[in-house]
Amino acid sequence: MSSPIHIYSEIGKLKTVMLHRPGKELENLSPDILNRMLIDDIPYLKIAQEEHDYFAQTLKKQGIHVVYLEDLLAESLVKKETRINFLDKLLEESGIKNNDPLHQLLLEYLLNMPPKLMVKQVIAGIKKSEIKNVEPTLADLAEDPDYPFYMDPMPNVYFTRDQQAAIGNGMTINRMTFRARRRESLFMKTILEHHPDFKDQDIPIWRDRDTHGRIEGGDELILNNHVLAVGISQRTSATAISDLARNLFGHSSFDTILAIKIPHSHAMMHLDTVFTMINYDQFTVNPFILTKSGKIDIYVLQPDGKGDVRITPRNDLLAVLKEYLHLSEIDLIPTGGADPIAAPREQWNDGSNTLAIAPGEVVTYDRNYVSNDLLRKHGILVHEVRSSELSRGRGGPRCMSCPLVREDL
Ligand SMILES: NC(=O)NCCC[C@H](N)C(=O)O
Repeated sequence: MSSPIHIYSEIGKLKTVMLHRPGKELENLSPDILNRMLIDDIPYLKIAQEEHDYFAQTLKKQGIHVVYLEDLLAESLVKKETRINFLDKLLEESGIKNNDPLHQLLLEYLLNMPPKLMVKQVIAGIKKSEIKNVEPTLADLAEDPDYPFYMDPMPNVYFTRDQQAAIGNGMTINRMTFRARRRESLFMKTILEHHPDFKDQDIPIWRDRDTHGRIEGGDELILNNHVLAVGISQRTSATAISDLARNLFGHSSFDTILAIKIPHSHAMMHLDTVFTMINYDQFTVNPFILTKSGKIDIYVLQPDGKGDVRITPRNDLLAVLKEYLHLSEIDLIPTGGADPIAAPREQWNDGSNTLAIAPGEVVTYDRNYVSNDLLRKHGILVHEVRSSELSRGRGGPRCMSCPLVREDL
């Protein structure tokens, strides 16, 4: 069987993509936990699911094989022993230690469910009201009697771009920045170790989830089979990028990382919220991350020939892209046409967050009509998807998709 992971570009024809259809986790949001959950508003689940199905359908119509994270995970948890190990770890990471009587109660509650239901339940979270006969702890009595959950929901799982990312024939299983998302990468780790399509395929893990430093897939862009762009951002630390470079160089075809420093903010949490590749020589960019003369801090990482990494600071985005991608011209298409109002408005709703499904062919949110019109004027084929509810999670089509296989260019 050919490798289930094959990603050597950002734009090669997309063959297989992994999504998560949002579920009850979105209904387990309430205003007082929104901020901590990294979500800006509560999506209306029914419509969010319809929009997500439309997104999946749009991809399928283009011949793309859509797989669901929740299905792959359930198929990895067929053996009871694997389920127990998975749940032990997940409960532990949810703050419910092995020696806490609640651990055993929740374990039994979840083990009684068929795997698919169990997976949906752990993503949705477990409310205190669902579990009977629990002796209240001192914390329940004295500190936070009104807190509704034993296990917090994971409302960001539908952003499957971030918990893991495919690079070449391997993956990064990511150590996420905020506690609200940390548990999510246990899912792909479990799939790689136990799913029949993945477990015997020798898939390299370029960085694992327990490694020092933080990285998220929204910051990982595969510009070609030698060059990555990685955001130094709110979510990805320089330490993690150096570590990734050491693991990739000499062990893969990749020999250059353009580490691009972007503002640390919620609106621009990852590089792919401000910059994406959509054709051999075309990119979307939020114009306000660049200075008036087009500058931004970039650090070029390459092997130093002595087993370590050489770092070259640069700051001219166009010049760097031309040089490392061997192109004579580059078309940087500004989000919202660089208009002082439309650009930040559409960036906020992920107008830069395009998912390329082939060179010059992208999926975008319908609401970003200024950016979409401009993309078409630049010759890009745009498939628009509905976005009223999905966009409230603050991520767009690239964030909502984890490509597993692309055709080589
Ligand atoms: N790649 C992306 O930009 N993903 C969007 C993630 C949004 C999610 N609410 C988060 O804050 O992590």
